[in-house]
Amino acid sequence: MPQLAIDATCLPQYDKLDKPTRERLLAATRKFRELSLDALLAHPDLRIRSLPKGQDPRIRTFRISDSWTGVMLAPESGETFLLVHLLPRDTAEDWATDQRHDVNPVMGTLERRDATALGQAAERAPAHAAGPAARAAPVPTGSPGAPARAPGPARTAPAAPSGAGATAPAAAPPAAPAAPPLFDHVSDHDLQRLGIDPEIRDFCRTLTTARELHDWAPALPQDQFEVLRALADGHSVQRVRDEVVVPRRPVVGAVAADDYDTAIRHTRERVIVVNDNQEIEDVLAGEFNAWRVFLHPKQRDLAYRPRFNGPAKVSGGPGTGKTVVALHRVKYLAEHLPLGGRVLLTSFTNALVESLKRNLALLIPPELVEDVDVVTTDKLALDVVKEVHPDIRLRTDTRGVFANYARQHRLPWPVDFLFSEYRHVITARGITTLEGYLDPDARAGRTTPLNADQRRRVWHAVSSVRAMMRTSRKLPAEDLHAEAARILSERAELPYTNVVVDEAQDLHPAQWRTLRAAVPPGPNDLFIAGDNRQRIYDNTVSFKQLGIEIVGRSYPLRVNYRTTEQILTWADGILRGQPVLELGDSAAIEPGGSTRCVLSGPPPELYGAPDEPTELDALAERVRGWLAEGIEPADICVTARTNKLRDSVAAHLRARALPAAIFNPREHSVTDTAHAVRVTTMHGVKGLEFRAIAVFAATADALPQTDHLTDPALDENQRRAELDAQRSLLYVACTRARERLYVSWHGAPSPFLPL
Ligand SMILES: Nc1ncnc2c1ncn2[C@@H]1O[C@H](COP(=O)(O)OP(=O)(O)OP(=O)(O)O)[C@@H](O)[C@H]1O
Repeated sequence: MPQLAIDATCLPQYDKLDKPTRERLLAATRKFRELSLDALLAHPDLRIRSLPKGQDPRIRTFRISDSWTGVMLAPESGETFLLVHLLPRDTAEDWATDQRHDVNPVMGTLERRDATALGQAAERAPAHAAGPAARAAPVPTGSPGAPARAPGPARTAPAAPSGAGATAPAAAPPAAPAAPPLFDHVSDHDLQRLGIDPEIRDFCRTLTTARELHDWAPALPQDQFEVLRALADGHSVQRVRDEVVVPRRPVVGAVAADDYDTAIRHTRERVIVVNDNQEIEDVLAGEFNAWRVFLHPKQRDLAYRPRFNGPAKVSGGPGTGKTVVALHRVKYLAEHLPLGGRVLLTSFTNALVESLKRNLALLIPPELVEDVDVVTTDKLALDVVKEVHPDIRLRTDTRGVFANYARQHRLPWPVDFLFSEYRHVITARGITTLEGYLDPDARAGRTTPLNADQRRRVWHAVSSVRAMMRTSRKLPAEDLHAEAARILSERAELPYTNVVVDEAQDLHPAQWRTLRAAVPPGPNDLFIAGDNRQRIYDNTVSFKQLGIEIVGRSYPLRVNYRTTEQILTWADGILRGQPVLELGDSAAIEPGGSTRCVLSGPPPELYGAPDEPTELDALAERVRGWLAEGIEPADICVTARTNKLRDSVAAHLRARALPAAIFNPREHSVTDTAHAVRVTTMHGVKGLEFRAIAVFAATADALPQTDHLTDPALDENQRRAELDAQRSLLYVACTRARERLYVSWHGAPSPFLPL
């Protein structure tokens, strides 16, 4: 029975079809699964045709309706049809005639190229074959900057990448003598090792700028374009091999040049093989979640790698798919659990855990879900401690209790100092004795020196507060974790086979100790996903000191799937000039700009209002405008720094007859009606995404909030960490936007804004 596969690049075209045409397409695609090959080819309605002058003898067109045509790759070997494109009838044949599919000789993926355009380019520049010495660069005409591989009715011949009816390409202008060939530094041998075939090798020798390469993207084989793009970005041959080529290579053996069937199944980044009629409908209608199926080869390699020899870390900017990789890793681990094994998937807040639970249920069947605990790290610690001390509870008012104690005992420091020593020195560094606290290195990095007497005084005070908390059977998270780690370290059998941590940047060292203690050290023990740019709590962590040895197993992701380039570039400005360190490490993080965005759109809108009522009015108009554009209310989120501001924004929008509801991230629910614009705090949007985000009141006195900042005279480093966390909070809020970002303030703007 024939199989159907769908090239994901044709999916946006589905949105352009009217309802009857969609139904006809669905009926047609079902036939590809249901009829025998002979019956299909002879089917009177489908009118499957080969193209007399086609570059690719396997390409066929079929009739969807009087105005729409489907293009597909028909099997020669094997039985898999690949739906390649949906086009208006009058342009389909031209487009299909120009295209050719090949199996990449190194990566084994199925790639498509505009063979006509590349052939014409070769004729214009016969010197290509001469290798690096060739200088005649063909320059495609037509609008530059057409999105790479953008599906659409336009012919993608580079002679006119985005205009139908292109004629012969313009004659190549003489190349400027100053511009050296773009790939002069890469030998033919290296290009070949990277999967560049002879035609593309000769072609790329003619290019002199990255811009030219990008303009040609729609005509180039997709994976070879990725290789060339990475080389043009300045990456070494070895790095391109490791990051682009190796993850795409088939795990077992090579794919033969004529084995299209295997190549189609192997091209998992672009192609989905559909298994039943419902799946066809879901895929075409966009009802399925792309992340469940399409992983970037780098993501797939990390998620499905059989063995990491110890803890592994996946980092990367916002929207690079770290959570997606973590979820797929859980899938892999759950599928390969030994008898009686369990996987822990954990994160910092209840809201994040709820969202992980929901998404995991979409990815793995219920029988596997049963082998996975999805809980916050605090809940894990509480459960471990409760097994021994059933009456213990988690305390959430720790800061206040320490402050009261400091006041009552008239300690000679600001009231928050005691808590800060407890949280950022004693429990963060795992100090358990007065002697340890008196060690000269115990407080390294703290800017307020404490002599031995002062340390004794602090230690005594902290011990008294802790004793009171123990008596009340209500422990703060830091002490709860210390107890959990101790209990686990004495157990012969640990609760987990593997631990996967998402949004790892916000965990306190005491929480890491629990996680470390919950899984036996060894292969695949800890899989950690996080991004220090998004650290919104002032915890600093050194994995090495915590016994989590990552060296050599740290992997950055560099493709952003969520946010448009315009929004991310602007948001990166919030962190510009701020040294951000790698998660759990002391190395500086890659600067903003090393991430590539898949999406493009309008720049963020910024508005500085004279006063708050004017800012509220403008916000209401902005939201109204988005709704008028057709953005669903639930795809819009307004975020503000505090609960009070959030409530006032929601009330104001409602007073303006706009549907607005307070969003509760913990329950992932909204007040009143689901059909409403979400209004929440900046902390509340962490881990989420929306088509449109409005950041309200990014004013100097709200961002940063100074109420709880450490006095710089007391500890400059601590204060800087607290400010960085608030800066990151703004960064996180802005990078939740997929397509639209609006940021407003009144009076003086926040100093964090890149204005
Ligand atoms: N390979 C992929 N193909 C298509 N979409 C993807 C892919 N990987 C991730 N996405 C989508 O990109 C968005 C961001 O992914 P995800 O939340 O995993 O990123 P993240 O790195 O964890 O983000 P953040 O750190 O900002 O919370 C999601 O909508 C996800 O579905």
